[in-house]
Amino acid sequence: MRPASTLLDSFIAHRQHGRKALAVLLDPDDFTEAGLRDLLARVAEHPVDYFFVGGSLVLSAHQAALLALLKAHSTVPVLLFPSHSLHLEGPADGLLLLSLISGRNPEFLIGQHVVAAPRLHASGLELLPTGYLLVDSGRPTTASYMSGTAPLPHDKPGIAATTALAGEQLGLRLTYLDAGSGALHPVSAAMIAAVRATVATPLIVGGGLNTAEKLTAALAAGADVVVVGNRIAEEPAFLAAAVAAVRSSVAG
Ligand SMILES: CC(C)=CCC/C(C)=C/CC/C(C)=C/CC/C(C)=C/COP(=O)(O)OP(=O)(O)O
Ligand SMILES: O=P(O)(O)OC[C@@H](O)CO
Ligand SMILES: [Mg+2]
Repeated sequence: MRPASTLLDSFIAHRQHGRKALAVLLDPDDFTEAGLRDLLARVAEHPVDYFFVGGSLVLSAHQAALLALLKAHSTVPVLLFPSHSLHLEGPADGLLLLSLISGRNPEFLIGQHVVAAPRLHASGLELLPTGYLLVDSGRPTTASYMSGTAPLPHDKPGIAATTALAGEQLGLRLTYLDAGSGALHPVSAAMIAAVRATVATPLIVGGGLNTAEKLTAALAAGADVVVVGNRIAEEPAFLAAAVAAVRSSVAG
């Protein structure tokens, strides 16, 4: 039976009520267990809305241990953010089922999904079908290199909006605009606004959002959920500023 309230419902509520949200991306390659315990203590003081867990490569072997730690010490919903069907180990609450619709590589449009489908079906994870758009950010990112796809041009909001619309028409429930980990330039306000004006899905934006000002600008342009990875991994104290920026942003 479908639960009364799902993770997807929580994303839709952000969109509908203008309640902006912060997701912290935990790349298993960037966190030790001690580092994660430190971050969890900070999150207790400065609550966040979601943890996304994943990386483009995942060289370390402790993803499952980090997830167990998260589930043991926090009630923040945990979503797997897999770059490959190899990276599905839990425990978690849900999974961003990405289809890389900015690219034309069938492996990341449907191939990985076919391989993963039986395991995902058996996992009990809530699956959130997500139109995933990589956007050019001034330098090649691991995600575009590893997926063998060209990112969307930074200065073409119309292509992003049309791509997101096609994803929505195909039934994808979330839209994720990602400039990629460590992007030099985040997704532009013009592109966020164009996508926001075109699709009704909740809109997640990430990549290179490493200052409070950039977070505020992405939210003001229409992001419902902003994602911070590197800056918090490098400087956990930034969490407080990120949470403050998101909590002080209201829907325009
Ligand atoms: C169906 C399943 C199981 C997976 C879908 C796989 C797809 C379509 C992935 C999209 C392409 C891709 C490579 C996405 C990367 C997503 C991700 C985990 C980004 C976070 O990692 P970063 O922090 O950007 O990367 P680094 O490893 O460079 O730090
Ligand atoms: O690490 P950063 O640059 O914050 O990017 C986060 C995320 O959106 C990348 O997938
Ligand atoms: Mg990373």
